[in-house]
Amino acid sequence: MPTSSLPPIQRSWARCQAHSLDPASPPQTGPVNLAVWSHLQALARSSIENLYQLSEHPGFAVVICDEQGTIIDLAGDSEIIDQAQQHGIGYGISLAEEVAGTNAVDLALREALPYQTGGDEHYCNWLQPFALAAAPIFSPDGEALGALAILTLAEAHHPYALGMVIAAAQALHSQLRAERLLNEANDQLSELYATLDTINEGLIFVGPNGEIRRLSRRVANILDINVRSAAGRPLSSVIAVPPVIATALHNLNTLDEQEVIWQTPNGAQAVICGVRPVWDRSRRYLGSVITLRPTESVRQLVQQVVGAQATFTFRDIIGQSESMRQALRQARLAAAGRGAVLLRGEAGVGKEIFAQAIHNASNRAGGPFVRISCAAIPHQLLDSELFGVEGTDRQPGRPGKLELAYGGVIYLEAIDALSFDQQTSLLRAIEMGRLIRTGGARPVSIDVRMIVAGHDLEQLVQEGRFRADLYARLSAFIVDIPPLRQRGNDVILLANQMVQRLSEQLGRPVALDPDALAALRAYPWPGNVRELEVVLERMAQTSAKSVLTVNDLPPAIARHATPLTMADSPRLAEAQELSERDAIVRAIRTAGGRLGRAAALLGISRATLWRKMTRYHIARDDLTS
Ligand SMILES: Nc1ncnc2c1ncn2[C@@H]1O[C@H](COP(=O)(O)OP(=O)(O)OP(=O)(O)O)[C@@H](O)[C@H]1O
Repeated sequence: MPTSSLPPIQRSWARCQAHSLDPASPPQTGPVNLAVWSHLQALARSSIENLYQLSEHPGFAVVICDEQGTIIDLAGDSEIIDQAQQHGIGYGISLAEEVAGTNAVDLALREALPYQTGGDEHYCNWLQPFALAAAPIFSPDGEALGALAILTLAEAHHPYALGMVIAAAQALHSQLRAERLLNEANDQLSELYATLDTINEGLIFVGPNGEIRRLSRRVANILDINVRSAAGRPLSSVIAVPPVIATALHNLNTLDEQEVIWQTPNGAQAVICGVRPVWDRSRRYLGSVITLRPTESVRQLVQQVVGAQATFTFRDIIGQSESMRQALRQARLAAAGRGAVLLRGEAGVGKEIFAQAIHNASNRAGGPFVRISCAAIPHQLLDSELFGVEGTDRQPGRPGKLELAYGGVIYLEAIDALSFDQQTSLLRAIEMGRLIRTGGARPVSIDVRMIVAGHDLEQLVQEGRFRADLYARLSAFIVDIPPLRQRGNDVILLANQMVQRLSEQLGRPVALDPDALAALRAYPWPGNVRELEVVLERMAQTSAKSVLTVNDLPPAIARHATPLTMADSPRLAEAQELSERDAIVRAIRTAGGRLGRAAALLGISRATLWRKMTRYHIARDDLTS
């Protein structure tokens, strides 16, 4: 019969014989893994003691072996222990089959099942006076960590021994699992607490009776309270709880994030707060979490999301005329200064682009750039837009643009649209560095530089419709931006830059022929740069031609077309040539060097293209290599 089909005890005997193990060989010591075992031993000790004390049948000892089968603990009936010792059985003795022959401990470890062996089932003589019932002890991962066994005299074999060791080994396994779970839960809790303390938001966990269960450290700075002494006390005894929060806690309601005023030892503080009740699986109320965020962190977030940033710099402002140079000089001076800036100029001259450039060149460049058009907002809403709204029990508070621009610049467009009352509030806010929100009484500090633009402010001051003291405050620096008709050839520079941008947007070359440029230059542009932008955009979109001519211009502008004459300024002719050269270069590049295609794109003959390339020294190879 093959040994594999034999029962486990006989298989073990067959192995011992195959290895010529001498049944008369004495007990031998084995290796003890103390480091790994020390923890289990402490746990097992209490199991052994329970096992022993619970038993009504003295006359046995409990043996614990490590995963190699070495005895690491032996306790119980002193008579049995004495007898065992007389046969050389004790701490450190190995019950591994290789040295101790067939026995229940080795079988339990080898087969991962409970076993009992007794008398002459044992292979070695020194074990034959005894009976063993053993069960493996499993780790939480299911590995055999060792074995638990009951040792009796062979003739006094205990009928319940196997059941007892199985139950005790299982209890040990459960204990190990519980310990693992507890350790994991503790680790997770430590991670959670560490996380709570590092996040920028403050958190208060309030229990069902209003007591503070947990406070993150951030709460200490936001509300100016002592975290240590607060824990466990009723929240209302530590700080006055604002009514909206108290109501949400009392009614076990959720409160969406909103601005709430807390009376802290440092005075009234506006904090963005939310409340969320927490329920367990059986819908039992465990308490509520209050979240607290300092208003400035929300301001920064709003700026990032809403993009309260200035993109233009002085380099983006096109203009070489003397009038523009003068405006740029004034603007640079303003950027270096600290007071408010008044931008004067007709509609569409580029006041906003100047405002952004000043902001970006100033020491507030890192702060927000917030724009508000006083004319575009209905009068009754302008107050709340500028100064914000104080929260009530029914309505959450909201900061205004003056608060949102903290640390940066506010660009107030059409400031002449402010009512007299609004002018007064604005003046007070500038002078005090603080404002009172609409419907509130609490001062909120502001730190903002004003750049303003308005229509005929001086005239309004004279008529008594604009406060002279406010005008004086707002005009620490004045920048006069000239109308486009006073900027000479800047029109051509701007037009060329704009058609280049349009070419990129449309993905095809767009250029203006010299006569069209001359007409643009001569037109008085009542709508200034914005009108120029709109006209060119419309032309490029409605005409498929690459070179736009006078015929493509709106009639009101085309009327100003006069062929170039000797009387034209040499700088104009130069600018027109530059523009033409530029258009040719772009067309050749777009056509990948094929001149027939480039000529078609430009709407001129191949021969004319050749002539112009020679005149402007354009080499095709330079463009396509
Ligand atoms: N010098 C310039 N260089 C380049 N682009 C300009 C220049 N001036 C104005 N623009 C462009 O013209 C358009 C109108 O400019 P902007 O909005 O700054 O004018 P504005 O004076 O503030 O107008 P409004 O008075 O109507 O508010 C914008 O698209 C701007 O980018």
